[in-house]
Amino acid sequence: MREPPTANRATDSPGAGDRRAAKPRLRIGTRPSPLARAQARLAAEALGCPYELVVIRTTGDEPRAAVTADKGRFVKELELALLERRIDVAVHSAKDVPSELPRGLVLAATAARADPRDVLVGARSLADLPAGARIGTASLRRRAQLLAARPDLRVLALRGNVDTRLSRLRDGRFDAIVLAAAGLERLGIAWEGAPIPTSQVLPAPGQGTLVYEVRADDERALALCRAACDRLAWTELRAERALVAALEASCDTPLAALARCDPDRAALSLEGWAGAPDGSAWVRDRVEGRDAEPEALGRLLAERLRSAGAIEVMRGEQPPEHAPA
Ligand SMILES: NCc1[nH]cc(CCC(=O)O)c1CC(=O)O
Repeated sequence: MREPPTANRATDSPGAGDRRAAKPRLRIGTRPSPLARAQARLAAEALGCPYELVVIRTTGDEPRAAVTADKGRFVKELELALLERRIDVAVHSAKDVPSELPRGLVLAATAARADPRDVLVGARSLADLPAGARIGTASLRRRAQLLAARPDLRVLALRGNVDTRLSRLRDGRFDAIVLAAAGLERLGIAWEGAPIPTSQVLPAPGQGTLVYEVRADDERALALCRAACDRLAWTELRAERALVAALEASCDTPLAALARCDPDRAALSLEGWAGAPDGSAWVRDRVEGRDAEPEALGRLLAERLRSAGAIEVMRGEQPPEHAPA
């Protein structure tokens, strides 16, 4: 479904309305949620070319279905639209994009990365929460790390759009909830709380990064995306995705990772956390290398985590090695 043309004109994309422009506008696909639309608009603006937003509605976006739908499903609907040539570019939150892409599609580039951290909304810090406090999140990765830091917390399921989640907190169903800083920032929502230090909760691989997916043979879309690519975010994403792929992890795996580029030193660091779903054990490690070889760094960290027992720990098979006192 197309957005009304007025919605797009308001963005004032360069060249829009230029009658000499021979090329049709780039069709950028997005899901209908407010966050997805805000992200698609941001990512589209960063491309700096005439575009139109094409909203792809899916059964997974029905309120009822959202409870059971996996994140991969939303990504797949946009990928189908790409393959069927209904859109030219799909904009995704990189953390929702699985390791394996359908044949014929590639990740072309990234927009600049927002704050990759998770934030605690409703409290100033994890230490500030009373014993047994109720924390809302549906993410296994967040749950595992919250329990690793504070085994007394009651981590309760919380799903839905960012707005829905915040209203559940206001309703008093939770003492605090965990959300991505990037989502709140992009929606421009005012919130009370604080970012959680990455030493306590490391983000999901790809968190805070928007990625452009295109057809592998679409030279025009590839060139436009690559020209707008943020090199730091792209390098960090490649390292984080290589780690996930090497550990054969998915969005249901309690695996966290954060790569950071230091362009002055041409250096890249990659930190990873793999834990038991109940937070009773975990493995954490950090490697550093050259920013020219992000995949090698991802594989190196995967090997080290694997040797330290990450696979068994993530399956909840190993007795606690680093159980919090
Ligand atoms: N799981 C849904 C999702 N996918 C991406 C973001 C946030 C934006 C981003 O990480 O780029 C969110 C919301 C959240 O986790 O709070």
